[in-house]
Amino acid sequence: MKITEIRLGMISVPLRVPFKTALRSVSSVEDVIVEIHIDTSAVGYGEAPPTGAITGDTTGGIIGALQDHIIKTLVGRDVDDFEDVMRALNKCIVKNTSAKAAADMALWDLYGQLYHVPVYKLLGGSRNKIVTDITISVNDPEEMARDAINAIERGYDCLKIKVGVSPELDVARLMAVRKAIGDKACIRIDANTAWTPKQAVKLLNQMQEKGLDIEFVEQPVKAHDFEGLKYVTERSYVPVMADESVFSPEDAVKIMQMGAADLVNIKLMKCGGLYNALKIASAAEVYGVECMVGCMLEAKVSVNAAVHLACAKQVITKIDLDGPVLCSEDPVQGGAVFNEKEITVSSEPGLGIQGIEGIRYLD
Ligand SMILES: C[C@H](N)C(=O)N[C@@H](CCC(=O)O)C(=O)O
Ligand SMILES: [Mg+2]
Repeated sequence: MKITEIRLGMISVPLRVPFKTALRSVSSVEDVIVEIHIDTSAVGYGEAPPTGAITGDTTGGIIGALQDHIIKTLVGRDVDDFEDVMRALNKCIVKNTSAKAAADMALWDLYGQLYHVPVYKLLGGSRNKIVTDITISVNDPEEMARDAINAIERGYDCLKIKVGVSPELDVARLMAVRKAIGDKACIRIDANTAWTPKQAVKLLNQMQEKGLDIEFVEQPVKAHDFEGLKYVTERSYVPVMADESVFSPEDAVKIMQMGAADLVNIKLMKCGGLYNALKIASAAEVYGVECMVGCMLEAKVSVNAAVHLACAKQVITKIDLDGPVLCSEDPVQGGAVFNEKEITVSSEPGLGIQGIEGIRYLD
């Protein structure tokens, strides 16, 4: 089970419509693919999106971290020494969580294949189906209302509404969406760090007073502003979820100890993969904090790994794994089946990915 070779490549997948948040706008997924080969014929697959605005990771940075640190650390190791391999991966370079996540999921994929068990089962999971929300990009209120109706027509019953670009429009955006969809869907919102703490409390309480019925708000304030997040959590009627503030298990514990948020969004690309995501989930169990599993704008390879995590852990009560359904095509064979909001995890050993079309290899 020795790692013989790690190949890198790129995939491009166009989106159905441009994805717009308070932090960035993009129209396609351009991700790095990692293939870990071992001395049997098995291959483990991983994916890393360059979400510089959130993680600081760029395409060049992800490739550099893999080529100069991660590949050198992993080649020659035995996947069966799993804990050693994971510790080495996490120690070989600081930060660079997207590159680490891509390698981590490829290793879990191989480990599951070695023991002939799907990863979610390896983690003790029992549910094989989950239901995702879908994201509505931030635009003018009328366009967002139209997008919300389209999402309902596609069968979604939970919408994640992006806000925070021209915050003076945010209440109008939510009013337009709620008016358009009535009570056909739950609404959660994501400000992607755009508001000040005082602005957040004012806007959220206005939304509450207007009866907009917001399930929770993700990351109202700057990522580093834990005190500001706590300020909002203590004063807002709408529950607060930490997203950009929580990368590592250490961040999660700090947020939970401070009571700075009601909920935490776990993303593989922020924490460096399943190994660290499991630590955040365990901390959340200890502190009694429910979690969401989210994704960046990613294709199915990496979102599929997050599906295994979500199916494994009961502390994960909310799902935002809409990357693949925002894409206009799916180049990935195998893995979870995405039937709009319904996601069924693969019962194949490992992560269940069989192959990826159109990889442009870098070697
Ligand atoms: C795609 C997902 N629904 C989402 O909104 N994820 C992030 C932003 C991802 C990105 O910019 O690529 C989030 O902030 O929750
Ligand atoms: Mg978010």
